[in-house]
Amino acid sequence: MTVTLSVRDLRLSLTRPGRTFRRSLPTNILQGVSLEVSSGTSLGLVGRSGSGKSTLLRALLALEEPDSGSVTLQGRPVRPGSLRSLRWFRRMVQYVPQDPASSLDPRMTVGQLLREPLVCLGIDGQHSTMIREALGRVALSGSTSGKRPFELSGGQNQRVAIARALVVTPSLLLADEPVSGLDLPLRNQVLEVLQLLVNEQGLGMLFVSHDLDAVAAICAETAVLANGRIVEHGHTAQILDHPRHEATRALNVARQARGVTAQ
Ligand SMILES: Nc1ncnc2c1ncn2[C@@H]1O[C@H](COP(=O)(O)OP(=O)(O)OP(=O)(O)O)[C@@H](O)[C@H]1O
Repeated sequence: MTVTLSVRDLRLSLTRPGRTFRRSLPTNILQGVSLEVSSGTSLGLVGRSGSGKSTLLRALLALEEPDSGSVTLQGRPVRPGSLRSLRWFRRMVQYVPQDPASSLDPRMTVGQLLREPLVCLGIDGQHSTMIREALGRVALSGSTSGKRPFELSGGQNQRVAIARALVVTPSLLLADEPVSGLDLPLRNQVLEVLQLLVNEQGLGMLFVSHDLDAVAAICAETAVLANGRIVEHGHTAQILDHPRHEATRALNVARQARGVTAQ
């Protein structure tokens, strides 16, 4: 079954807490965003710092209430609410954070870290088997279960963070800059794992990044976000080779400065 997360004309404003007694006015952060991510496909979402990527992710994860527009999964509305009311959604859509160092509790073993979402989401079954399988999907051995994050490399910890998302067997992953803190060999290892998950294991992925090279490695399609709007959306190769919007060209300049040509 194909699982689809749809965003339609999403508008969201935020009010920064003011430093004075005067009330701050809300700022429009997302200004009519529409996109779709389905299982078995990967969509890159790129944009400069401040373009609204994290805010959009928070809205997709039902952590922010939009002013208008909709987020639906399989046609069912996704709205902020209690963990209980969102269980159905969290089982199907999981999040991979940018920085495993801050998302993985250093006091817990990898096994405990992976068991936690199974317990929180009330998933029955043989948890040890599920944990071993999830670690296998990111090319980590079962013995990793007994280790704590500080005993692992940055790349291994990022794979643990991905396994933690996978252990509940979701259909879609929302990944926020999942390789940005890694050096080149570790970055390539993690990108390879993500590529396999989409191409061979049928997962859907929204891959958020400001790094067009990382997006090109994973995503067939890319959307460019600028000032809270999708300003360009199409095949990744087309966007890399023939950027139409100034924001895309600016991202491409940084990429070309590294001497990389589009595939
Ligand atoms: N709580 C808030 N109140 C008001 N404005 C906010 C708030 N959080 C973020 N913003 C503003 O919203 C805009 C989008 O921020 P957001 O973090 O979503 O961008 P981003 O593309 O994820 O940036 P980065 O790549 O640096 O993480 C920015 O101008 C930011 O200053």
